[in-house]
Amino acid sequence: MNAQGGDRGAPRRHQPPRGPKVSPARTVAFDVLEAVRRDEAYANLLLPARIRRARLSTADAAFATELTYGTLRRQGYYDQVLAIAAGRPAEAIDPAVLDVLRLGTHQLLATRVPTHAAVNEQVDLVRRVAPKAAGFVNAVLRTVSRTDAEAWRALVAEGAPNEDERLARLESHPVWVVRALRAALAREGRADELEALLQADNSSPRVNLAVLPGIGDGADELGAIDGFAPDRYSPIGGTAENPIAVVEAAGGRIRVQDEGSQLAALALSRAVPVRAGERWLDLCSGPGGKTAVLAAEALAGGAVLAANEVVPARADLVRAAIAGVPTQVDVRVGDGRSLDPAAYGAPDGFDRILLDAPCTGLGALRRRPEARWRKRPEDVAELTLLQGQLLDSAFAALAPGGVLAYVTCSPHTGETHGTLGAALARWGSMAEQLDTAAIVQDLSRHPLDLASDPATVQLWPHRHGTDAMFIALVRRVAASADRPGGDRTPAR
Ligand SMILES: C[S@@+](CC[C@H](N)C(=O)[O-])C[C@H]1O[C@@H](n2cnc3c(N)ncnc32)[C@H](O)[C@@H]1O
Repeated sequence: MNAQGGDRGAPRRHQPPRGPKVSPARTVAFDVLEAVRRDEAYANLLLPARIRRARLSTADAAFATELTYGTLRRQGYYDQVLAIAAGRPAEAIDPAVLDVLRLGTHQLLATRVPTHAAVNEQVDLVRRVAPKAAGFVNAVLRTVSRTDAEAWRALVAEGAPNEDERLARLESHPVWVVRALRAALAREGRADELEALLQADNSSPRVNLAVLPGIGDGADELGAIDGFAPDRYSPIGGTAENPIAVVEAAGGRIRVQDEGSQLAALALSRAVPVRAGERWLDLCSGPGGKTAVLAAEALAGGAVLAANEVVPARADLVRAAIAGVPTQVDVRVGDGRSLDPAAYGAPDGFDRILLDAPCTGLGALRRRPEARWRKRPEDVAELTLLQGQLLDSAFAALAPGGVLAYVTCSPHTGETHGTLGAALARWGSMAEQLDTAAIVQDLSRHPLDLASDPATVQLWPHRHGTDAMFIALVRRVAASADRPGGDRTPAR
């Protein structure tokens, strides 16, 4: 399973540890940290299952979530604190003991848990997983507790060789990610927003809802939802007092979805008026969040949607995601790089294609707490190659006049402007960039504060409260006979 896949959240066989009793929330949090470290589990998939299995109360579930997510996000910072407190680098500490120390440090520096409870519970916890380290954990956590949170920040920042390193330490990001985010903001002349962006990555996103357009009962249905508040930007989005209950009761018509993802899907479906009978394709569709929006939009406009996904289990998720939309969507498993439009009944090509490309996900770090520590700079080169191939395949599958939306949930300029710019150079006069900014502004409820380049839209967690989605709309202007072939020679 690749990094985009979803099966790492599956619970593995669990041996209940022996030793003193530790609060169930801390046990669940430790268990998830261990699975993330040892089995490369995804915390956002595993944690809910572990909470259910431990039958945690609502309060304990919230505490376990705070402990797990907070510790994973801030682990880079806590490792700096622990290196000072323990007098040795974090890498020199036994990994299970380090997890216990990170959890304890989070409680001491970022929660209102009383010091004695944080220290004693973590010492009890380590007695169950590495009994010989109990004295060490006790001593290190007591050292951490003797200095307050602000003073620790000053100590950690001390001696940072440059500003990016300082921010990387304090805001708990790998320094290469800080540099990439700085470069992306600098391209907009907004490098001064970097710290705010890094801080936004460290806070939990709100649970946001998408009300699939045209298939609910409209205003009446929304009016009946407790505490429903429309999103600031997405015309189909909002929040509710108890969003999960709302989703469970809505039979697929209301789904959890980031506001930026909604804007990305709507940018394609509302780029130009829909003609009945149009053929649409979602090329890399798993797990299907945007497919659901496109399916509802296609239904409303009389278009026919198809979806493709390379991972079979994720294609199943797409089928589940669109279950609430009363329309037929041909969901197929295949590599988007070798696409045959005729197989989807669109021999003349598609009128609209969404390429929501596999990417580093650097725009969704707040959502996947451990992701920043797993990504590597070399992932960017591998992914930009794949993105370029998928872009060529999508562009070749467009009907003349058809529109392609290239979307990433990464603001890394290599994956956004770099990949797109190289593709535009290959396509030459066959491609025309649309005024993506004007299209997104037009469909938004309120004006978005966007950078000046009108051909693309970059959303930001700190500025818009969305994931950092990149959206670029491109129209194919050449006759179908001129489609770019396998040699990818630039068309002139
Ligand atoms: C960013 S995700 C798409 C998210 C989706 N649009 C949504 O809103 O739920 C990218 C997807 O592309 C899939 N993928 C990766 N390589 C692919 C390929 N060569 N062909 C088709 N799909 C691919 C991944 O498995 C992943 O499900």
